Amino acid sequence: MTKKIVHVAVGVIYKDQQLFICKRPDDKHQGGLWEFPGGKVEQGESVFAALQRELLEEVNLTVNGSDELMVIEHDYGDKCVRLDVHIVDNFTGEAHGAEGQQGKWVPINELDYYVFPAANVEIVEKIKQRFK
Ligand SMILES: Nc1nc2c([nH]c(=O)n2[C@@H]2O[C@H](COP(=O)(O)OP(=O)(O)OP(=O)(O)O)[C@@H](O)[C@H]2O)c(=O)[nH]1
Ligand SMILES: [Mg+2]
Repeated sequence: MTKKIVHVAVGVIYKDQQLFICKRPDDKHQGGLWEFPGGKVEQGESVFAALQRELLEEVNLTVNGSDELMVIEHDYGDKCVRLDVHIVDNFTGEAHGAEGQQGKWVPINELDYYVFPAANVEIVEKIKQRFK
């Protein structure tokens, strides 16, 4: 049987050489690690619509536009994900952890101090290339 792949829209929220990251709740998959806000793409929903919905729910930002950065497929063993990663630099609102989670702006050159899920290693590398 082929494994089900969970499709996820991920937003790399960018402003002035900083990114807004959040801490995943302990009881969730990959809990306690830092993440780029986002969530599952629903049936029949576009990636951009999912990104808008998730970023409004999670960090209270209105996304006006985004740029595709990369797509990553990763098998965690307990779960397979396809991360559709977008750079979000066109948004309105003040980012904060709107679901009670910790959230903060981090300079790109300090990203290495934060532990992300394994699938994110490639994202962090690509961001460093793009914004150096
Ligand atoms: N949001 C987000 N999810 C990530 C990242 N990296 C990564 O492997 N994931 C994985 O993507 C999957 C889906 O993300 P999610 O838990 O945010 O989904 P969601 O917001 O719809 O939450 P839900 O579980 O309450 O429905 C999780 O298995 C998570 O571990 C990341 O940087 N951001
Ligand atoms: Mg989420």
